[in-house]
Amino acid sequence: MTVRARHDSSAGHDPALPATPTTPTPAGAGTPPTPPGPSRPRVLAIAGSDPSGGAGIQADLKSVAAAGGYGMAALTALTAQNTRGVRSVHVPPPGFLRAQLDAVADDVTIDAVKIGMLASAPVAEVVGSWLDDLPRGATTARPALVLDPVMVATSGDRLLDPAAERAVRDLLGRVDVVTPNLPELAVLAAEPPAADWPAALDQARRLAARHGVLVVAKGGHLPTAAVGASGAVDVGRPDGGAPDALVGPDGVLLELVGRRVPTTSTHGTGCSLAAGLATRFARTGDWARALRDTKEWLTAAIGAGEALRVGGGHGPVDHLVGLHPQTPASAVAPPAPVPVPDAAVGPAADVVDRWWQDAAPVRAAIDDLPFVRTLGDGTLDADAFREYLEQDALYLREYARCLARASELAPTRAEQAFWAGGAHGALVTELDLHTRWLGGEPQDVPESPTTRAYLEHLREAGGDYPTLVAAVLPCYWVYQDVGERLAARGDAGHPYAAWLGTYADDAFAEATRQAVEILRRVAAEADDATRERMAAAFRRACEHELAFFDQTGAAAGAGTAGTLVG
Ligand SMILES: Nc1ncnc2c1ncn2[C@@H]1O[C@H](COP(=O)(O)OP(=O)(O)O)[C@@H](O)[C@H]1O
Ligand SMILES: Cc1ncc(COP(=O)(O)O)c(N)n1
Repeated sequence: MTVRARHDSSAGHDPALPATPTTPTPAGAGTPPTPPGPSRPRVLAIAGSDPSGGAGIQADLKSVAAAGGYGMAALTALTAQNTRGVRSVHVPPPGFLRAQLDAVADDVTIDAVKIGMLASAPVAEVVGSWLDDLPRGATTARPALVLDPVMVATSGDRLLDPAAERAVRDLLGRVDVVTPNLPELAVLAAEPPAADWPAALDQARRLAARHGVLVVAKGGHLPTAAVGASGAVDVGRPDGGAPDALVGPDGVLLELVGRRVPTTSTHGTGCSLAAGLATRFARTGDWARALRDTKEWLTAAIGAGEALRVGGGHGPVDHLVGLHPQTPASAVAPPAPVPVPDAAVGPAADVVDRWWQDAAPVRAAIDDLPFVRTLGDGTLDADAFREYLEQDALYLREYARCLARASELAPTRAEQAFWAGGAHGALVTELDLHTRWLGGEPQDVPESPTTRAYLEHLREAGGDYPTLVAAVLPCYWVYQDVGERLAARGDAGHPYAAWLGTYADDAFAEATRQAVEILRRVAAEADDATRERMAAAFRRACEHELAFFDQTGAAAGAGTAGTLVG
């Protein structure tokens, strides 16, 4: 269906927190960037090269792309490294870095800058003076600036000359946000390393106050016992959590519990977080929201890292997680061992991929609908658009009940919470449709026969959990699939640009990924008869998606979907 503003997912999200606050830009950083920014921010990474592709500039570019930005890169240093360690580092003359930076800035409007490995004091100084020279003034928004103060690689190798630590500290007053891991936080604060998470938050606050900067404190390096001892994270979690926090001069602005993924695929996580944060901030103008969304994406990317099968040390994360959901696990070479019940291994595990592939003609037909084509090219009739939104609001209200029913039937607490979050997200989105797009309270619009038929299908499926999960899934999956292509069309000047921008929602992409994972688990554990019922419910719901997109005046005369749903 239509935009899902916030299907909350449990990963990286503290349900105890209030709604995302709009965080201020710190005082020490000059003219604040004008929020909200462009839908495809132009983001410059100033960092070192990692030829194995997991960290440095390579990670930054993938991370920027995954967050929907246009990535650019100025190289500070070349490393010879892989997932096991850094073999050597070559630092080109700092003047050449300045030439790269000037070449970009002279031509391109830069919406955000992410600074990573600086290697030496002269390199850090060049970056500092270039930042000082950036135009700023009442009419010139300067880019958002994020500094990842890279000092030591995940492998333990030094990436910053110790004599350069001071030069990196000198940059703190010039940027908006700094993202140190715990050892880096201690070096920047010129204090001993924090023993636990509360001490780290205190140290981050002192650093923020001293330099007028926002600090993202990262708990990736916390030993599990120290996490548990803090009381600030969910000590009941078997995984111990991977907390991060956004800290300002007056204290913690946002704390994210985070799920700790049991993996060695953490090469480049710091680079990826900072680049994703800069990109998402450039789009939304909200640091807290940008951090929350980046963390959700990164947790998923870390979880998918091992399946890439890159290297024998600390492997990379999968920055493009979710972009190729159709790729069967079996196509990525022998499947990596994963802790799932036996039933999920073998043909049963692939069954969901087959359902998705079987729905390919329906998905192609959706792309080809007059409504979707004209929405994409901007020629969609405004009345047809409104008609669609009205039906969508009616649909979402009832869809929320179906998700609540799935929550009621769910066999585990995690799945119960996931569907309850989905029900909440659907209602929030329904409200948003009225307040933002339909101009106020719901009018007395009747449910169309198409909407009614789809909802009846979902209600009928609500007799048992597996069938219901299969029936509600296409609303996530098909919408996410179509939405991704539509979001890419929404450049400035497009009459529906604001609407198309709503499709680029990382939180919804992550919720879809989790919903598909649940479907896989349920299908893998189902007996043959149940699995057949699931397949039929899934197929039918895909057809209803097609009919739903095709029901407005935009489709007049086209007569496509009605033939599929009877
Ligand atoms: N095993 C893990 N599971 C989930 N998130 C992790 C894990 N390891 C690191 N992270 C996250 O990756 C990001 C980078 O963390 P960290 O390892 O502390 O920094 P760095 O990569 O700069 O050393 C943080 O958001 C952190 O919470
Ligand atoms: C060129 C370069 N830059 C940064 C890192 C740090 O990586 P991590 O994000 O794992 O700390 C790295 N290993 N190489």
